[in-house]
Amino acid sequence: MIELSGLTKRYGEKTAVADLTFSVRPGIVTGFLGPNGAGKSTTMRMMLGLDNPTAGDVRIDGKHYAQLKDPLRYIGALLDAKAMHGGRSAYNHLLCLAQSNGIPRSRVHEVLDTVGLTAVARKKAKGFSLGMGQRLGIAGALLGDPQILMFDEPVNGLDPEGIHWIRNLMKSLATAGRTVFVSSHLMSEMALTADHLVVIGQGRLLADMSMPDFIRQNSRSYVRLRSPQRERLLDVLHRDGITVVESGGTLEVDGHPAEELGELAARNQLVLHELSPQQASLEEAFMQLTAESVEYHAHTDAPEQQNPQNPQNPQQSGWGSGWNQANREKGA
Ligand SMILES: Nc1ncnc2c1ncn2[C@@H]1O[C@H](COP(=O)(O)OP(=O)(O)OP(=O)(O)O)[C@@H](O)[C@H]1O
Repeated sequence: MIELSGLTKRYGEKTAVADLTFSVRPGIVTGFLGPNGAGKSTTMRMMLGLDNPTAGDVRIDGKHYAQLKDPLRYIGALLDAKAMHGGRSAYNHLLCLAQSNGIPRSRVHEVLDTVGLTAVARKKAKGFSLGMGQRLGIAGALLGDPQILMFDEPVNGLDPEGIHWIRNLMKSLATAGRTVFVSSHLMSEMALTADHLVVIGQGRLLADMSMPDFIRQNSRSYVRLRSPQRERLLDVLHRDGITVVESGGTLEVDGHPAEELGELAARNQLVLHELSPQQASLEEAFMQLTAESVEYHAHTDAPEQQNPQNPQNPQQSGWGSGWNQANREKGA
């Protein structure tokens, strides 16, 4: 368990992290999201005692990081895959970490095997690709067989096979009862991996809730209807006081379940060609929540994105497909 209480970090005038209070619980994967510059890395660095908070504190299983004896046995972290001595071999890099934390040499072989680097264990880390560096960083995090694991952008530079591997690794660590805290910019990846989300913007806590609750609270859900008897269907819906948004050839209804709308159509002997609940993707929910707190905006001449929250201006492209796909894969 990681507990943050009023955690704050200021750099001169700049407040990078502002009064963050939340807990990261064992047995689930907790995703850490925020736009660029939101304060994710600063928060993670303070969790690991690499930066001192201006105010507040972080406890790892009730203790400050500095109080942990052999910290790698409590908490393993991948923060920056390049943070290693490039002239050392992968094996020697891990051996140094192991020796400074009272971890047996045999464990080095085990973690090299786990991350798939046994064949290049004697090669110098400076010759490693970004993906290999990530794997070596993950090996370092796993070395002490800790109960708490923290990964900052772990899929950076990994190929699809590597992404699949790290996703399953994080899930299996959580299933085994460990605390897993992971940041990522890839929303689709987060949707497939995380059970719980902590979202920050400009250093402040914006959300701390389960993934389905996050999607529900921050995005629009509606039912899409298509009928060859469109005008009659509109009449029937209006007669029942149901508000309808007309969008191209389809009708969209908020706040009424698909079952109710299907039964209403059946009672009125109306043919439906489509009756489909739509739910926003994690990415859309995230954009919605953090729109106010994005620090760095790109300037573009492209037309503005349509607002998914505004029923007069519904967004069509792939709505819900990512999230629903994610849910299906999660359940699989
Ligand atoms: N050493 C520092 N001195 C001054 N400002 C800093 C320092 N480190 C971070 N900041 C500022 O604090 C804010 C938070 O930075 P941080 O790197 O924690 O954000 P982040 O969410 O990890 O961003 P990204 O997703 O881009 O990695 C940024 O505005 C950054 O410029």
